Parts: sequence; C-alpha cells; structure tokens
Amino acid sequence: MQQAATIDIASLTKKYGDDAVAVDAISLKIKAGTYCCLLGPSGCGKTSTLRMIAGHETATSGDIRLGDVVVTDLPPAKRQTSMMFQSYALFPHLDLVDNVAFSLKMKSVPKAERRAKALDMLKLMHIDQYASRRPAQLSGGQQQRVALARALITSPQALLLDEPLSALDPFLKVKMRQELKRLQRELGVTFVHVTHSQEEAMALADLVVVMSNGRIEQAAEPREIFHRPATAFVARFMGDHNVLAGKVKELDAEGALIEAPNGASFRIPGADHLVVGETAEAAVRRDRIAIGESPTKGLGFTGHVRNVEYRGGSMKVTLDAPGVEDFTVYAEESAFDSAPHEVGQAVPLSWSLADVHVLKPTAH
Ligand SMILES: Nc1ncnc2c1ncn2[C@@H]1O[C@H](COP(=O)(O)OP(=O)(O)OP(=O)(O)O)[C@@H](O)[C@H]1O
Repeated sequence: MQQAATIDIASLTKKYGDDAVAVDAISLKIKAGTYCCLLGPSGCGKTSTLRMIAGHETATSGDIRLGDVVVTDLPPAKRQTSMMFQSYALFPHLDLVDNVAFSLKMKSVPKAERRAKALDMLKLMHIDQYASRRPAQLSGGQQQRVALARALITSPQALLLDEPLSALDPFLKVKMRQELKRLQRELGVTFVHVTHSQEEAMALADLVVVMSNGRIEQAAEPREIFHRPATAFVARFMGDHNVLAGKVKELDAEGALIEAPNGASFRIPGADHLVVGETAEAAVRRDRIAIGESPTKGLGFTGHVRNVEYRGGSMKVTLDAPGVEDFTVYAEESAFDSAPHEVGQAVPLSWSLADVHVLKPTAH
C-alpha cells in the first residue's frame, strides 16, 4: 500500500517568456488521500500547474511541498510523484509486464522481483490476462489501464493525471472514471487530475479547483461549487446558474435591489461587500425558475423565448430580455408539456429570494 502525501502549493507562478503568465501566484493545499481535480477552460493554467507538481516544468516563483519535503527544485524522479500522460506513452515493442516494470528496471530492481510486482499491478488493474500482449493488441481503455499500472508501480505518494479520460469514447469514459475512483479509494494515494469537463470533476473529486486565467477562482467540494459558486466565472463555467449583474440601487434589511443595464432590476440577498452604486453579481439556479408565473417585483422578469432544446427529462429554454443576457431555464418535461412555450413568445419568469446566491467580486 502506498503512503499518501499532502501537496502544499504556496504562491506558485509560472511565466513563459517575459509576459505570458500561465499560473499566477496560486496557493492550494491538497490533503493526503484527496482526489483533486484541476478544472478550467483551455489555457487557464491547469496543465502547467500539474507539470510543476510533477517536476516536468520549473516554477518561476513560489514553492511546492510534498509532505514535509520542499520539492520545488527536485527532478521528477526524486519527488515521490508519478505522472500518467494523456497519450499513455507505452513502449510498442515491449509486452505489458515489461512496460509496467520499466521504471523498476531503471532502478536496477532484479528481474524476477520487478516482473512479479508488474504482474501485481496488472492484477490491480484487472488486465493480468493480457500480460504477454503488446500495447497495439489492446483497446484504448486497456492501454490506459497499463499506463496507470506503470505510473503506480513505483508506489508514488501522489499520482498526477493529465486529461486521462479525454481519448476515450463516452461510454468507456464513464467506466474508466469509476475505475479511477475505485483505484484511488483502494490505494488511498493523493490524486491530482486535470480535466476541462465539469461533469468529470463533479463525479470524481473530493476537491474541485476551478481555474481561470492562471488563478484559482474556487477550491471546494463539488456540492459547495454547485450550490455556492464563489464567483460569476464559476457560476457560468459550471453551467447550472444564470448570472444577474448590475449596480446596487438600494440596500435594506432583506438585501439589495440591483439595476441591470437597460433598466431591469432584481432583488438579491444581503452580503457584506455590497455598496450602493457599485457593481453586484448574483446567481440563480437554472432549475429553480418557474415559467408562466408572474413574478413578485424584482424576483423575475418577462423574457422572449429564443430557443428550446430537449435534455431528456427536462427542457432547456433560453430567453432574452432587455438587460439580461443568455438566461436559461431548465423546465421539467411534464410541466413544460402542460403549458408549452414557442420560440418568440413572451413569458413571465419568477424565482424566490432563497434561490438567489450573491457572488464575490471576481479576482481579476
Ligand atoms: N511551453 C510553453 N511556452 C509558452 N507558453 C505556454 C507553454 N505552455 C503553456 N503555455 C501558455 O500558458 C497558458 C496556460 O497553459 P496550460 O497548458 O497550463 O493551460 P491548460 O489549462 O492546461 O490548457 P489546456 O486545457 O488547453 O491544456 C496558455 O496561455 C498557454 O498558451
């Protein structure tokens, strides 16, 4: 059984050249035995962060600790981490046992011992029956299991995975996702997994780290990210909220009234950082909005239906209104069917104040 280590990242920065800041002074603690997903759109800095943890990229400034050891300037082989690459990077001319045993060979572990250990790892990944095959004789999912076995054979304290599921078809993706979770649970090792898929991060992670523009927007458990997105970026990126934005017009005991451009106004709950005259943002869950019920003042508006899509079990209704961009409602299928709405139709939308969540100002 591997020993897990806490990964402690302090003010870590990566610059490529003089002005391209890929990772901008991020700090993050990933406790030992955590399944952590680094999530964000292309170019947000997640791979650079992972590669700095692995030692495949140098840090421009800041520190990385693995357990009690500052590893920032150590070469990859000295870090007790192991990385699994997107391309699997298997040796085509070696059978599975030799592929998996390769790093032990580099460490001069005797042949019988390294082959026995490789076979154990293939058993752990449920592919020992193919031990004498070469990678080309395996499916994509099986090749990935070999790559995982190879990454785990050195008993790393942390396993680093760069988009490990992106090459698989959707069915296999879900199956391998369950395998990764099982493996992490059984081994108890710290996993850091880079993905651009919200669904993948929500399904796998104990800790989801949402990144944008080289910074961390929010690091929290999946349910916290879903129910309480910290910023407008997280609310929009996770895709289950609408963001309402405008200037604070009035503050009272119950909250605030914000005025969106073009005159629409909305009520939001109170928050310490709200100041009259300054910009405020709030999120409303897409599945908590009623279509067809006239709103209480400030808790809804009248929108024009722009598009209706079937999602299976619910409809995705996109609406436009002055001062409101890209407003989306997930309407339960039978409710929608009992009062269907056509494209172009004007419909009242409403929600309750309890379903409005105030967002923090975005960090940049
Ligand atoms: N070797 C490099 N030289 C110069 N710029 C780089 C290099 N590697 C990455 N970058 C830049 O740094 C930024 C962050 O890249 P990074 O690969 O870390 O992002 P990412 O979130 O992993 O993106 P993706 O999901 O597309 O892989 C991007 O703007 C990218 O263009």
